[in-house]
Amino acid sequence: MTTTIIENKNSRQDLWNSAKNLAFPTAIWRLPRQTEKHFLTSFGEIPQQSKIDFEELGAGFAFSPFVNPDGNKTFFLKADLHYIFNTNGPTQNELIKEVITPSSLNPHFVELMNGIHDKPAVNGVKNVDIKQTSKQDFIDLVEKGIAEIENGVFQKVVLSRTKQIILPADFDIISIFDKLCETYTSAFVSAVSLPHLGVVWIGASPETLVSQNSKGIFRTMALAGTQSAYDADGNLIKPSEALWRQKEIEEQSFVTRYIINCLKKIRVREFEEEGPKTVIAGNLMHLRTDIIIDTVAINFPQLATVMLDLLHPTSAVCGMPKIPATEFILANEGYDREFYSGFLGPVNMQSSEGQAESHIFVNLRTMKLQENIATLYAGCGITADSSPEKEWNETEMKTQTLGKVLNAEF
Ligand SMILES: C=C(O[C@@H]1C=C(C(=O)O)C=C[C@H]1O)C(=O)O
Repeated sequence: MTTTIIENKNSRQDLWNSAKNLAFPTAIWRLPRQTEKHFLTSFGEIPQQSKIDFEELGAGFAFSPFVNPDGNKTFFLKADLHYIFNTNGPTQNELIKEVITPSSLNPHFVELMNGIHDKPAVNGVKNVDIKQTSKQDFIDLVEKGIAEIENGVFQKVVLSRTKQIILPADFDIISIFDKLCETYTSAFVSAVSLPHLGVVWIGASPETLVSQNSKGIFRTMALAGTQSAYDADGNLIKPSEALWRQKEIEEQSFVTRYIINCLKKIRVREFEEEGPKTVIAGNLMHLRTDIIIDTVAINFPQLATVMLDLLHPTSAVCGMPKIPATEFILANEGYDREFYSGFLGPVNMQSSEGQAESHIFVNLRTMKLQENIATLYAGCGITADSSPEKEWNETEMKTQTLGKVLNAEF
């Protein structure tokens, strides 16, 4: 590995605080099954908004809301500074690579480094109203969704809800991020700070939307169907022994079919399909089919760009067909999903081994932090066979993925 350990550097905490005080958009992340933790900051207060074109854009971090029909509402946090840490070493902040370090004359870099020992700006604790979806409202929403399926408006719709908690005064993003990394080794763990909106989004997503490695291997997945990963006695169920009902099998096959239809639109026939298999995501299990394509072999270097455009939002977070499902969500959920069920991830970013890769995930098992309130989001796929009470329980389990790490009363 071409890693260099750089001694006596500033901690991730210091960098995060300094960037926050300067209102620089910032992202930290850890890819599934990896140990490297990335830190990126973008100088200037408002990140650019543009369509994600993997071939045209340089290195950065993409962050898209759920509603983004033409793709140009995606924030792109340009990597003005990119450091890689490996926190498995003796100290918590082992910097292993400065991938992009601005010139020491760059005034923003000077500001960032000068602010490194400043305390984080404290948001005054405000009296905020808790606004979250009640159980009855969610049950009514699911019943309405099922009625529309029976009316033939759509076959599947993904309906979601929010849950809010008040954060403790000593709430610390880097510690929660590290805890999520430890607890969910196979998730994409990230925290994104958008100071111009006054928010930080933090989460542990189980779902790849598109990824492309340095050898041109493209991947996406159909992830759906949910059950607890634990049996009634609290023992972890072996994925190979999981039993699935027809409802979940059908719900997941809608997503696979949707992806394959997108590939058909662009006449890509050479793909590998693996699954569906049972995968563990934190406290839950899902059904997952992987789709893998060698873009070099089929001479389609722009596949990830084209597929990102076609896929989002997939029927794992929206529904089938897409347009009536989206209309139903927007008209009935009763709140703005904002970045929940949008997408996020590093674009053309190097690993410590020096290869540029892009990994975009669906923004799930996520929460928005604003002032001293955390808003958690969870949704579930509704089909003709859904039971509203079971769907409510499923969203409760999904919010526990983050809730467990927050030590909140759930
Ligand atoms: C919508 C969410 O998750 C999605 C919906 C699933 C389902 O309906 O079973 C499972 C995994 C995800 O694709 C969520 O976590 O909020």
